[in-house]
Amino acid sequence: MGGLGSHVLHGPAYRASDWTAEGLLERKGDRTVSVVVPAKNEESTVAAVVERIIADFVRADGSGLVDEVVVIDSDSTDRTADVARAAGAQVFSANEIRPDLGSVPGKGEALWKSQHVTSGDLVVFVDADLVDWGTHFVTGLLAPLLTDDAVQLVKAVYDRPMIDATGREEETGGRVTELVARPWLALHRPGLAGIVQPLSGEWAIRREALASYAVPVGYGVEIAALVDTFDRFGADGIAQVDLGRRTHRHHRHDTLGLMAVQVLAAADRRRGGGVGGAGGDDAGSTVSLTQYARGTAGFEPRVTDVATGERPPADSLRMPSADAR
Ligand SMILES: O=c1ccn([C@@H]2O[C@H](COP(=O)(O)OP(=O)(O)O)[C@@H](O)[C@H]2O)c(=O)[nH]1
Ligand SMILES: O=C(O)[C@@H](COP(=O)(O)O)O[C@H]1O[C@H](CO)[C@@H](O)[C@H](O)[C@H]1O
Repeated sequence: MGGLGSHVLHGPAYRASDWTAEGLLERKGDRTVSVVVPAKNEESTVAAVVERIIADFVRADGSGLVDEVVVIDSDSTDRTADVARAAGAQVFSANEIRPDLGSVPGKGEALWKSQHVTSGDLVVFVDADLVDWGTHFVTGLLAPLLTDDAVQLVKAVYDRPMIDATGREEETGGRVTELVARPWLALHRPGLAGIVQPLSGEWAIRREALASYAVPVGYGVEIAALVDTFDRFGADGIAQVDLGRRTHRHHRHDTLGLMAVQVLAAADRRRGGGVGGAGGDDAGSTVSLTQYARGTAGFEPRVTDVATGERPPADSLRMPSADAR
């Protein structure tokens, strides 16, 4: 089965049930696999994510499907790091990785820095706030990369219902997907109309491809990787796998406004093509977003400086003489 090119309008070309871990192990050969879990204040869910993946796929003698599970902690103020470490993950604080390059807040910063403390030829990203999910997410995401050399990036596809405070399923999730990412793709990359979940936080990629991309420091990391892969490798470089259903912790709408700025900023840098965004390291760039809430004196502005910068391709950086860890 091919990547998106052979299934542009038919959604995911792969299903999680297509391959078992044992079957993929036979295809793995000498390739290595890193699972990276970005986490910010996820003490209530990160342990289950880490423990289940380690239990199913990591073996002490290194013969398992997954070679390392790494949590990148983004300045959590709860016990995320301790809980993740107790669950068996290697845990790194994002701001302690490559301190020579400084540190900025953001999910993309965490994923970019993970490249400096992991070694897998294939990298699987899994959010730390997952609630309804399964370890078939890992096998499903790895299968296209282990069985089709043309595939560079694998995107998860799933039902993603919004669960309200009472546990009732409301409308489907993916609010920034539906209101920002999909419209932008329709306008500027119609060839990606077949991507069902362009912003899915569960994805897998060949290290070599990721290391060649500039990486937005915030929530633009997913749209950037998708567009950069499409621009460089075409539709056949992208595969989608149906993982069934996923629920996670949801942000309030106003917080998603910040995410929307970051998704748009990353996409707009790529509007005219040119893989890897603008290049260079402007990680500290920000844009002011003004939102409003009614106060005692009427509607009061609330201004947030949103990080819209990008890190340069990891393979463009000289490693310091000392260990980067
Ligand atoms: O600065 C950040 C922001 C988010 N995250 C993690 O990235 C994943 C996705 O973020 P979030 O849940 O906020 O996004 P959503 O899935 O709600 O769009 C989660 O595991 C977060 O803990 C992170 O590591 N650093
Ligand atoms: O898809 C989306 O619209 C956002 C928000 O999802 P919800 O509206 O909270 O279900 O969530 C995704 O987008 C982020 C930006 O790419 C990713 O980092 C998240 O992992 C992903 O869940």
